[in-house]
Amino acid sequence: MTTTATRSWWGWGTTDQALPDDECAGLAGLLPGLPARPRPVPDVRDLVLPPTRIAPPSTLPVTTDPAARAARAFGKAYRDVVRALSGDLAGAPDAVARPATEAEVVDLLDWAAASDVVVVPVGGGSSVVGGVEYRGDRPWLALELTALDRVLEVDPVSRAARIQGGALGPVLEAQLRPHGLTLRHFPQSFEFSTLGGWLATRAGGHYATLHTHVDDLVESLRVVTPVGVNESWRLPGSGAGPSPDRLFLGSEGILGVLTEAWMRLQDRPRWKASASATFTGATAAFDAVRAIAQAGLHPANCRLLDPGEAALAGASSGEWVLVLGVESAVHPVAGRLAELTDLARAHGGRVADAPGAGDAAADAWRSSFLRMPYVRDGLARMSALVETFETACTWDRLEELYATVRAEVGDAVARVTGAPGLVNCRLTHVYPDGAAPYFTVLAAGRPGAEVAMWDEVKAAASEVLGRLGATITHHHAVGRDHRPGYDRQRPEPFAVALRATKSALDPAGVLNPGVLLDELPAGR
Ligand SMILES: Cc1cc2nc3c(=O)[nH]c(=O)nc-3n(C[C@H](O)[C@H](O)[C@H](O)COP(=O)(O)OP(=O)(O)OC[C@H]3O[C@@H](n4cnc5c(N)ncnc54)[C@H](O)[C@@H]3O)c2cc1C
Repeated sequence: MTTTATRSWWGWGTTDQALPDDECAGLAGLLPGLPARPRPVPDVRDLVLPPTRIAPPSTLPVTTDPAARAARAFGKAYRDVVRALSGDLAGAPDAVARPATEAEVVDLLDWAAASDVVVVPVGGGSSVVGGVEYRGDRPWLALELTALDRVLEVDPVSRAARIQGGALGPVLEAQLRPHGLTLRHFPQSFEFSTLGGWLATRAGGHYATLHTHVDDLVESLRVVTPVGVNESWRLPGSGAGPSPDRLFLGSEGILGVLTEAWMRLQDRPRWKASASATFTGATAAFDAVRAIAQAGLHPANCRLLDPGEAALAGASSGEWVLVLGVESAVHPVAGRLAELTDLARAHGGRVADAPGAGDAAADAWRSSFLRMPYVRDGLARMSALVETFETACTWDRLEELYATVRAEVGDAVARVTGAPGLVNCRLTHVYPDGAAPYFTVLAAGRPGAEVAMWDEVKAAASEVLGRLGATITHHHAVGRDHRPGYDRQRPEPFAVALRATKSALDPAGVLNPGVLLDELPAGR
């Protein structure tokens, strides 16, 4: 798929979609304390990059072009956007590689291991956890994989496809469409993230229930590790010992480069319907969603927005909003939607009069969901603190978690900024035994101090999640930024095994050091 739009080097998506200055300034009314005008976006051609420290052989597909290096300096978290806007490119990669074949990936890894050059695999570069930004002292190479973007084979009988790891969401879907098939994995970052990135981070996508993570769609994986290629068999299921695929799912570029995967596909849905319900309180809303998650009806969408989040999305004011969606390639879905709305009603929900395909609250939520990253960047230019964090816990602890996180993170925001901010929440994915709450923080920052201010708020958030036994991440991954929370969460024997695995597969320690594990000291 080709696009004429230019990718933003500092923010989300494409430059033509970024909020113009006047629209940014219009956001000042959202929060007291924001400046009247946005900070300018630096011209990348004016910025200074450190001299490159590597000289790879000319046979390798590597460039030291300044624009390519600048574009790979950061991921796409709020703190990345703010740092890019400040124009500090001191940590940019020494070079960017863009292999077009798996053989080139092998050659690049061999050269890097022999030359002690760190390699950071990059798909779309949409990491929000510092996953694509090396922070050590060694020279480093951003290994950009988006040229490996083909659907190589489709098996219509088993309904699966062999897809290269660098395919961006729209690129792989465009190749599946002529077969009447879809992967149907739609994270919010779908347009600008890749299959390999989804697998390496265990991304969460479209399905709010059942197949919540991309893991569930994987049949087999092909991974280039520094010691050889690891390819698992295509199987619908297997009880043969620990799963080799599970070792690489979520490995975040530290064990190898995911070059291909056989993915389970879906027929394109023919029937879809959506509805929404409102609730006056948290208890009723959580009870309704739990009943739905435990009923075996598997709605594709089951997003619960708290009153603050609903108001921001333009879906309601003052109430909780539950957005429900059902779909099927085989059966009409009106009956299933009716069962879902009956459950919502049975728990005190008020269902919009005529549920159906065009439900207004569902539509408002969907369009604001896709626009949000651009608005976030506009707010970042207005010195707002605007970021999200997500987690999961079991139902028995959910209401306490929701209240405690909002109270303690709200206190942290007030302490750090000197004024109250917003701490909103939605449930993005739900399970029979628990749910994944996703929090949004919005507050006025001080120009120049935003990253330090956000880091303090985030530390408070991570502390409360760990104390309450909720995961440091449900789908955003660990990267470098979640390391303290991840280290607290993972059992020590598992950490020992992961370190041993890393040493066995990446003996030179060149693959994405600092992610999931500490970088080993030089000369280890
Ligand atoms: C606005 C926005 C919305 C988002 N929405 C979602 C969402 O809905 N759900 C969700 O789960 N996440 C979301 N994310 C986070 C991010 O998009 C995901 O983590 C995504 O899976 C990353 O894919 P990517 O191709 O951009 O990977 P990158 O960001 O390039 O890399 C992420 C990690 O994977 C490794 N990696 C990448 N490709 C490979 C490969 N082929 N082999 C080995 N390692 C590799 C990298 O080294 C890095 O550690 C969002 C991010 C943003 C900025």
